[in-house]
Amino acid sequence: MSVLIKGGTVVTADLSFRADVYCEDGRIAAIGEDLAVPATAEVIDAAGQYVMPGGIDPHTHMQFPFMGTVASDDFYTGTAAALAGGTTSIIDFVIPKPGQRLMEAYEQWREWAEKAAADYTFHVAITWWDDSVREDMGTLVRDHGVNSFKHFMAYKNAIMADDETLVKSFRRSVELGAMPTVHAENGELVYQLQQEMLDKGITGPEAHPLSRPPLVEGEAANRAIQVARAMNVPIYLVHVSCKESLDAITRARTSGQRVYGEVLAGHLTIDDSVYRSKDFDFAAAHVMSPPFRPKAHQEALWHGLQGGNLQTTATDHCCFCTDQKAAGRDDFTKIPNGTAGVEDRLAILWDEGVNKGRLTPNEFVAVTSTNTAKLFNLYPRKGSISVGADADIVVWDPQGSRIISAATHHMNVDFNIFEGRTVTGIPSHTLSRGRIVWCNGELRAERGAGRYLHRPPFAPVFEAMAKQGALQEPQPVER
Ligand SMILES: NC(=O)NCCC(=O)O
Ligand SMILES: [Zn+2]
Ligand SMILES: [Zn+2]
Repeated sequence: MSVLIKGGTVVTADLSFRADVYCEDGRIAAIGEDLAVPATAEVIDAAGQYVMPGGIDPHTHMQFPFMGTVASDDFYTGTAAALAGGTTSIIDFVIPKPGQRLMEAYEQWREWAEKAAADYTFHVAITWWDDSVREDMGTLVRDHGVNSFKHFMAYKNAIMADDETLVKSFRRSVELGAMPTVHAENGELVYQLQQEMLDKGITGPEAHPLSRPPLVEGEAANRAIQVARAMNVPIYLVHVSCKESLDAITRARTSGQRVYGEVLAGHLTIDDSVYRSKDFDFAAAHVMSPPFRPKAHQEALWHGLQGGNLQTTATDHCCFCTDQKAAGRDDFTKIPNGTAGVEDRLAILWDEGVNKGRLTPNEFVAVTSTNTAKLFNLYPRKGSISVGADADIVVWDPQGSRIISAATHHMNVDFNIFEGRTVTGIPSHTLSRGRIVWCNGELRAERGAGRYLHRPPFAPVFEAMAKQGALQEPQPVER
């Protein structure tokens, strides 16, 4: 199978240039003009379009067993929908139950993911601690190409990591050269504020944001950053949703600390008015954590992205249908947390970002693909248009448009948080390792075609931090 993408403008995180791209055996084989290619090559006319690295979503939860139910997109339907939207790789999460061996959970998620239609890999969550966790972290890095470990600081009495677990896991991450990542919300504060809401008789979805205000996230973000500083380890904060946590990141980065932040397409474009809808199903459909915030936070998040204090965009794709969300009809704390977005991220970010002048096309590529590839050591195999890279490519039609709707989307969920938005700028073609899987509205996703991606530790950052650490090594006073 070989494909020639002809007449387009290649857009990478660094530059844009007119060139044809020839793909063969799943890789990019040649980039240039007047390429000599076999007559059998399939040709995509990309005139007037951009040829960009396929999107990488660093934050999804396909078929995640969570809050008494299971997310409705599985690894096939969710990755197929991703391909329809121009995202060609996902980083999902292995989330062991407290007390469950990490390796057992990892094997379970690997089995679930075998049906994926696009390439995938995993962050592994540290939801408890003992010597076996420490041992399994080593096995995962050494033998299974895991280079990032997730810590939920929220979800008390479930998967919450307390400070002791954070410190021990961050210290182990340094030894292994793995990136710690955090969901930064103070789980104790959330729990107490949830009880307060219920005691006041406020049981609807409107209580969700009231029980996890921005300060709850800002405190945890700052605490995680300080623990990382004390442990001399880089840190990546997922779904940064508010100014308070962005400010903590900005302060740390200004002091030279290696702190990285992710922002969701939803948090950039949706505000907390959704929770005050009188329609329970509509309000409950938007229950995710951290919650959507007052509008003022959106501009701060866009500034964070534009200013380089937020590096990646994601979706936290974790979808539950209306009947699943109804579990919390009488008690908002029982509404499964999560929303969908894996199919819409690129179009939303292009329409709100590039079309409104917040992002250049090159910056769009950086924040939807290349930065994630670099942070989690998938680059340049992923996140680049370069000879030898996987032929994960999206041919982007900047003039094309569509109306986002649950009625037409490919995600396996009956609600869309971007419902009714008209977006201009859509993928005309998506290639996954050289196979045309999305072609002018026709989805050709193949169950099981996705491959697990091994990610070695990102040595340069850890070597540099080890040198810094050595220079600051405390010394005993000889008396
Ligand atoms: N985000 C959310 O509400 N659900 C998925 C789990 C998580 O990322 O916290
Ligand atoms: Zn989270
Ligand atoms: Zn998540």
